[in-house]
Amino acid sequence: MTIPSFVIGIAGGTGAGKTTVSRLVTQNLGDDVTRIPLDNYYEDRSELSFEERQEVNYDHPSAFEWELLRDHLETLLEGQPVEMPQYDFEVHNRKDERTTVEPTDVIVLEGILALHDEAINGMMDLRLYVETDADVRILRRIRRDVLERGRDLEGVIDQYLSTVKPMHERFIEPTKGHADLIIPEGANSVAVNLIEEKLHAEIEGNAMRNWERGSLERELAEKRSPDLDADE
Ligand SMILES: Nc1ncnc2c1ncn2[C@@H]1O[C@H](COP(=O)(O)OP(=O)(O)O)[C@@H](O)[C@H]1O
Ligand SMILES: O=c1ccn([C@@H]2O[C@H](COP(=O)(O)O)[C@@H](O)[C@H]2O)c(=O)[nH]1
Repeated sequence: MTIPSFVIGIAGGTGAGKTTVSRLVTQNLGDDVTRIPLDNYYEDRSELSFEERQEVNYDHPSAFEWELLRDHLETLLEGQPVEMPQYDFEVHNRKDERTTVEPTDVIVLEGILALHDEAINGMMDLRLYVETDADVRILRRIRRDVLERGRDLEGVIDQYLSTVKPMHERFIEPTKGHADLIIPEGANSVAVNLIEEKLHAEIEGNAMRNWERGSLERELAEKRSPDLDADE
């Protein structure tokens, strides 16, 4: 059983480069790391029509199911697997299927409000905030939302001005105050290499701890077995 030893949070505005940073710092770490996109914990909106879902404010903290996320992180930290929801941006709703996530040495939580919740911040060992200028972020978002999330230009602009920008200023930007490190301009290679090295060292250290725990458990079992034999 793997008990995760290192939880890292990566927050920042839309288009800042959170997903890119999280992908780059974990891509060489194989199965020892689990990436949890906060987006998967958007509330289920199946009771609403597509038109109603288009009107939801997805940048307000109330858009997320925090209780479920806390519960899943706690379960993983106890060494147990969870059934993580999946999200479909094109229809603004959760998918029907879930993915089984096994506990791994390192857990990376990534999303606009990854540093918002006090209890979740308390579970993290390293809190990062990716900071990128607003003009760069909106340009990236237009391109991504049109090409990958089924939106049109007018829709992206309306949503940006009505909710994305004001919520960024009110809720997301202030979480920078909870960060241990601020990464400028997203995926800068110096920051990415340093974080990757740190995660690598954590994984090696945790493998050793898990091995020691395993051999201690084997030793105790061996000491107990003569008594068990005697009882039979
Ligand atoms: N440093 C960068 N330079 C150029 N493009 C980038 C950079 N970082 C991210 N992007 C691009 O910007 C878009 C948004 O990046 P992403 O990592 O998804 O941001 P976020 O997860 O913060 O919304 C993606 O299309 C990505 O390829
Ligand atoms: O149904 C939805 C859910 C979210 N959004 C927008 O997505 C971004 C968060 O994703 P990033 O990858 O960090 O950009 C958020 O700003 C929401 O506005 C959405 O449009 N529809």
